[in-house]
Amino acid sequence: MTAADIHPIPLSLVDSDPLAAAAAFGDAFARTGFAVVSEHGIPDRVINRALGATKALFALDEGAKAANIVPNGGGQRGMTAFGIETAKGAAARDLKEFWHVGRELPAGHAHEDVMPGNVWPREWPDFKPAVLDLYDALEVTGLKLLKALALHLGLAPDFFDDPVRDGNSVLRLLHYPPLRGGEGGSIRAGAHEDINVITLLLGAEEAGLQLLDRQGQWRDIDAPPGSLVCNIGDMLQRLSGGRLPSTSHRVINPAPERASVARYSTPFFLHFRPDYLIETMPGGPSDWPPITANEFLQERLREIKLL
Ligand SMILES: O=C(O)CCC(=O)C(=O)O
Ligand SMILES: [Fe+2]
Repeated sequence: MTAADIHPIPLSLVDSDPLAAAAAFGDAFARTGFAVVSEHGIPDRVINRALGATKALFALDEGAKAANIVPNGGGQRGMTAFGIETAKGAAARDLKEFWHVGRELPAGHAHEDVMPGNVWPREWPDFKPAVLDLYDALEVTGLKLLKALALHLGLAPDFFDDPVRDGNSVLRLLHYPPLRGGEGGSIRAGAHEDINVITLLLGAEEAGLQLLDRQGQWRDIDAPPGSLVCNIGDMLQRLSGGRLPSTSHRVINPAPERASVARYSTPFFLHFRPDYLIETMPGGPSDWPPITANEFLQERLREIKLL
């Protein structure tokens, strides 16, 4: 298996040379749908604290975990049990469990009806501040990357500031347990495209993440320790008229010598605000009519069996 041709790009380039950043990220995303970001500026302390909280959460016994599952949470908040999520069109379920954290909205906020409140595990008081700090840090990072992408698309650098303000972004704390045998046709995460605007992923240094290249070959994504893997989601693909493609990716099962090792990763799904109207830029496919971010999301959540 050859690795995808992706070279780390320092995020600091957005400040030091915005046009060079737009060219570098634009090229990586246009070619592969993915970029590896170095010098992302999120302190190790913030990442390690959230990772510690994640590991402690998934080490809880099954009874305590089950008590934290919110019925009808739409898969949007709190725990989603092992073996629920199924990639669109796939028969086999994914080998993962995860915890979703959304934006903390002030009481009475206009988006309250479609952005449910967070739930927190009772057993781990440090969990909430740890993951909210990471949520905030990833949001700052994502906004910076969106400046470069706006420039790449010929838009004003602050174009995305309004569409993502109070956006429905979700932080997913993911746990792929060690393989136990009997997985059947299941892999850790079946091939899928992300629904949202952009995804920022921490933890991809543990092998397994692959993208589908333009020739239809699966390629490993080599992420140096400490880097952030970013990819374009369907919402930005739609807005950009396909210039920034949303690319299929998956997480394959480990080689036998790593089968007993759990994998933890943390994607931050950066979303528009729910009432933002996604309109395809001129030149894009004509069968992509305007649609609000929330309508688009609900349609897609039903497809992956999270609703
Ligand atoms: O765990 C990973 O490396 C990727 C996860 C992913 O693609 C997702 O949750 O959408
Ligand atoms: Fe994904």
